[in-house]
Amino acid sequence: MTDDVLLVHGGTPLEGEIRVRGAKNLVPKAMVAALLGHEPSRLRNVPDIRDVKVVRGLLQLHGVTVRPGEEEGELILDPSHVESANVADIDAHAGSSRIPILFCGPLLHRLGHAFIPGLGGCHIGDRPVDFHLDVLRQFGAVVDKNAEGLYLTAPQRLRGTKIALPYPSVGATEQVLLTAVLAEGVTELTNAAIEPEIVDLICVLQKMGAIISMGTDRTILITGVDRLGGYNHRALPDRLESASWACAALATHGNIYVRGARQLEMMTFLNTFRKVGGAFEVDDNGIRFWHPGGELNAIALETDVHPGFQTDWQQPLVVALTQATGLSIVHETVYESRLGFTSALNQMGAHIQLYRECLGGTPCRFGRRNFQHSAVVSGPSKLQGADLVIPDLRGGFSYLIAALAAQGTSTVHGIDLINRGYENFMDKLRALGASIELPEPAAAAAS
Ligand SMILES: CC(=O)N[C@H]1[C@@H](OP(=O)(O)OP(=O)(O)OC[C@H]2O[C@@H](n3ccc(=O)[nH]c3=O)[C@H](O)[C@@H]2O)O[C@H](CO)[C@@H](O)[C@@H]1O
Ligand SMILES: C=C(OP(=O)(O)O)C(=O)O
Repeated sequence: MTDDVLLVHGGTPLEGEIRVRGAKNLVPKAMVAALLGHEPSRLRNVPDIRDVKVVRGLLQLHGVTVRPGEEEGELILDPSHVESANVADIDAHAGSSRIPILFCGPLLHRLGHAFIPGLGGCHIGDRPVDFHLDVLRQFGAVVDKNAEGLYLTAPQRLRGTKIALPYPSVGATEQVLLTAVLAEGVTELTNAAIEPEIVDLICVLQKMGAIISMGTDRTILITGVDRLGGYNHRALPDRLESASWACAALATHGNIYVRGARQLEMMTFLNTFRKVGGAFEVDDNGIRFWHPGGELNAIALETDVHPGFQTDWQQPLVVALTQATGLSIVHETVYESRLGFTSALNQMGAHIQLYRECLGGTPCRFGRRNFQHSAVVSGPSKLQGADLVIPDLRGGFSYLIAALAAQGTSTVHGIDLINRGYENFMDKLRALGASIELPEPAAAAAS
């Protein structure tokens, strides 16, 4: 499909300013939370990305009115008339994102039943939903699975329970929060994920009237209430997009001011960025990232749950590591198949070798299980333009970075996938001086 292709002429440092808005991993979930309330909610700093459109569509199918507010990037969500949606209409959203699984608890509370289509999201591992379903059963839901999706019912009001997650899953933690807030009695969740987007979701729910306390050592206690109102919330900034632009600055020898980026949620990334040799400066409105000249340093890196190094930062950083001097080691411990994107980087001239062993200090769930989840990156490498097919969201943005850092022209296929999580990425690239063009037929269609 020509209209899904971008030509990238590499070799120019990215320089200038771009803005990031609300986090992809919070905004759609805050939109789902609005379904729990009996009053309208107001969500600000909403980015124009596909995951937001998907959730908007699903909410509207369930009778929630969603309209723009007065501010740019503001949505007003009114759940006064929640209703059952036609299964065929919901099914049209199958495969679009992972967020639909989070409709379970809110729909069970509002309607007593829920139909959830097949999930999408990045193909970076098996990504089962067993924790989600176990949790929902513990609350008292009845779950039926078939080829079309999941059908859930709540014969009685869902009841609070004690839940210990086998792994601090972000989605399963959110599932518990969105279900427990209106369940009868108390829910105690141990081994919870505590990513900043989860804390922001807790803030949203607290504004609606929920009672949630975060204990030490990954424990969250939720006291169910009978009714929730609306919220007025400004979404936290996207730390994943911010880090992607930081890596783009480093890999292209550039200098990018990311307006909206915030230090607090990026501390772990910033430490790593500095160890690699990147420079940054934080001010009240954003963070400037740049390559200070000289050589970049090889590092040993392990992805982990928060406050560790976020897995979604890994792929863009690996591109920057191809430009570092020496051997870097990357151990991916969150997703078993998140290093497959490196084979295309090797075609461009990078030297990245994958291993099945846990090359980091900590043995992870994927060791001795035949997953190539560790990488040794040997640099610096001169990258050359190539024909690239985007495999997943962060892998896709990483290919753009590699193509921009390379000599010559790359043809990047499947760029539409990037719209799932990066707002107006082509306009931003152009604003930073990137030389990109849509091939002829697509350029004509876009004008
Ligand atoms: C929309 C969104 O917020 N996506 C983020 C979310 O994904 P998501 O919520 O899907 O990720 P999880 O934290 O749930 O997944 C972490 C690990 O737990 C496993 N697991 C998860 C659930 C389950 O029922 N069974 C199971 O085995 C997964 O396969 C994976 O190995 O957190 C990830 C980890 O920070 C990020 O990379 C994603 O960007
Ligand atoms: C893995 C990601 O997202 P999702 O869970 O939506 O697939 C991501 O944002 O990198």
